Order: sequence, then C-alpha cells, then structure tokens
Amino acid sequence: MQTPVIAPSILSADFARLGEEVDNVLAAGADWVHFDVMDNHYVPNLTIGPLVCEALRRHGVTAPIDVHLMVEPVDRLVPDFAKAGASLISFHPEASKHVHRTIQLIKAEGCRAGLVLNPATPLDVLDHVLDELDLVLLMSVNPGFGGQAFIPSALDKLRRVRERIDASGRSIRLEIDGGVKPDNIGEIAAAGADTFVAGSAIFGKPDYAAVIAQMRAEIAKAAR
Ligand SMILES: O=C(CO)[C@@H](O)[C@H](O)COP(=O)(O)O
Repeated sequence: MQTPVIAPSILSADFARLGEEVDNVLAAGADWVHFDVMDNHYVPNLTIGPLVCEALRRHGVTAPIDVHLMVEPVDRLVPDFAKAGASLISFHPEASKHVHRTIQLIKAEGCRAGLVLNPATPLDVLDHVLDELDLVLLMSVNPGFGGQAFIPSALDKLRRVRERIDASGRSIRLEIDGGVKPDNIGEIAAAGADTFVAGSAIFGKPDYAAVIAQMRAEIAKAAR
C-alpha cells in the first residue's frame, strides 16, 4: 500500500479567500489540493477552471494539484489545465468518446492520469486501461455537490478495485471521494483506499490540522 494522501476538496473552501484557504489547509498537513471542475452539463453545478488553477500556482502553491474534471467533453480542457499547473488530471469515462486517447493526452501533457468511477459505473471500464493509469478515483457520492452522505456500496467496490490494482503489480493510487469523514475513514482505508478526498469534513471545521490529524490516526489504526 502506498503512503496515505489527504487531498482536501476546495469545493468546500471559502472561495472569497481561496489562496489563504489553500495555504492554511496545506500548513495543517494536507498533501494534495483536490480541485473539482464542474461544467453544468456533465454535472448539475458550475465551479472553477484553469484560470483558478493557474492563480493558485502564481499565489505560490507548490503541492500537487489533483484536478477532477466533471466536464463533457474532456479533451479540449486537458492542455489548458496542464499549462495551468495541474499535477494529476482525472476524468469520467462517460464524458470521453475515446477513454484511452484521453489518458494518453493527459500523459503527453506531462500530468498523471486518473479515471473516475461514479457509484453506478461498472468496474469493467478499467478492463483495457488500468495499466495506463496513475490513479483510480472511486466516487462514493454522485458527483456535483459537496456535503453528501457516503454511499456504503463504495466499500465493496474499493475492495474489488484494490484487488485489481494489486494484481496489476503497478503503483496505481486508489482515491475515494465523497462523504469521507474522520468516523468512516478507517473502514475506507481498510477497504483499500490510499488517497482520501474530503471537503466539508475539513473546510467545515475551524481547526483543519485537528481534523487532518484525526484522519491520519484513523488510517494508521486501520493499517495495524
Ligand atoms: O467531487 C466531489 C463532488 O462532486 C467531491 O470532491 C466533493 O466536493 C467532496 O465533498 P465532501 O463529500 O467531502 O463534502
């Protein structure tokens, strides 16, 4: 299992103070910045684009920026996000006509590539591309909004993806996103996740460092 990564979703941050919020959450012990891009087409919400990613880099953010594209189509935004400083770019297979081509495009642009599975997306979308991926992102809520409840069937799905990643022999991260909290992160880690996105659980609390430390302690307990 890879070193656990905590990736706070800035969807729940105060956008009026975004640079400061990102600085604060990284200083509080976060590893990555999870950057949710919504287009009011693939998902029924509208958020932020490459300009904001670039602004965070210009502000001085050096941590990996983990871009989750909830957009359709995908490909024309990939070069823009790569130029804007994205480290990883993940997309939904339903939103790309040519999944393999989109993965190659992300890598050709110098980013790590991830594929995102919604709660009802079957695992066979991984069949011919798993070896090309750097990350599999399992959604434990339907995409579009922060603050939703964790869908319990994601735990079994995590176990099944973990088996497939281990069988591949490659170091592919297994990320979980949606409803992740200190009180369920232990069982999520035990089911095989190594990368944890949390929005409201972190930005909804006054002490980011305390929540992140509690999350790390629960992950460590699950590993014993
Ligand atoms: O991508 C999404 C929602 O589409 C997530 O990243 C959420 O933003 C996570 O928020 P919480 O469920 O942790 O509040």
